[in-house]
Amino acid sequence: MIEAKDICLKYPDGTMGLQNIDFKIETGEVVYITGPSGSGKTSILKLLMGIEYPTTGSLKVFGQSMTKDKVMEIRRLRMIIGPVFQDFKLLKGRTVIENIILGMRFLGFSKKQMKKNAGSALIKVGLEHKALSLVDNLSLGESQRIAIARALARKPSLIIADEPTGNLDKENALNILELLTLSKDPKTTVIITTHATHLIEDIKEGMRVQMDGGHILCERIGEV
Ligand SMILES: Nc1ncnc2c1ncn2[C@@H]1O[C@H](COP(=O)(O)OP(=O)(O)OP(=O)(O)O)[C@@H](O)[C@H]1O
Repeated sequence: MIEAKDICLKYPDGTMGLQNIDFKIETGEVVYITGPSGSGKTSILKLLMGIEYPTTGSLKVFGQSMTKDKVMEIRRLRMIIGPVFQDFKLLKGRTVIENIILGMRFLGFSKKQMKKNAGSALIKVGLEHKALSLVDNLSLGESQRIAIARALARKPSLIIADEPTGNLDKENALNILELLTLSKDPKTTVIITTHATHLIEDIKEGMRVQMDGGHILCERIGEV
């Protein structure tokens, strides 16, 4: 469902963000991308979201070729992606439930469906009791769980989480990884970047992707 063939990404200043990248990600798979700062993790996510395009090589996401001339198609593709940002991007001064519902605008859900999805996503992340709290008063771990609930409520085909464990202690970080992998729909593919290789040493299944200097090494663990 996501296939990269010999991709290179050269930024306008000449920096090679990615070099000769090949990978294939199946529907429902969980992919952990690790690697040092500057190794190319975010560059891969940018390509998957159509924020950057491969300079050479080809990338297909759900059958959609990710090329510059497909702007409208890629805009539509973004509607089935649930992003989770390291800095949460929650709207201050609004309640938890409002933030989740705002994340579902323009996706074609009825009001009733939005409320239903928001409620079940909150239950999944264990924060249904915070529905009416202002996001301003949440702890870091809670904010991250709400950011995940917002992504889950969209019923995305692909969740892209950029450093979702970045600001958290080990216990909270492991909880977040567990949430992203266990509370998802079986058909939802999840791609997570993390600096914290120790967090994913013991994973039982999924794909571990090691980035280094724009190069990639993939290792599949367990069955797809
Ligand atoms: N817009 C840009 N213009 C020029 N170079 C860039 C741009 N964005 C990223 N780079 C470079 O591309 C390389 C890969 O960057 P990328 O952001 O993908 O790394 P990363 O692994 O996500 O790093 P970090 O963990 O620090 O976020 C780095 O050398 C970076 O400096």
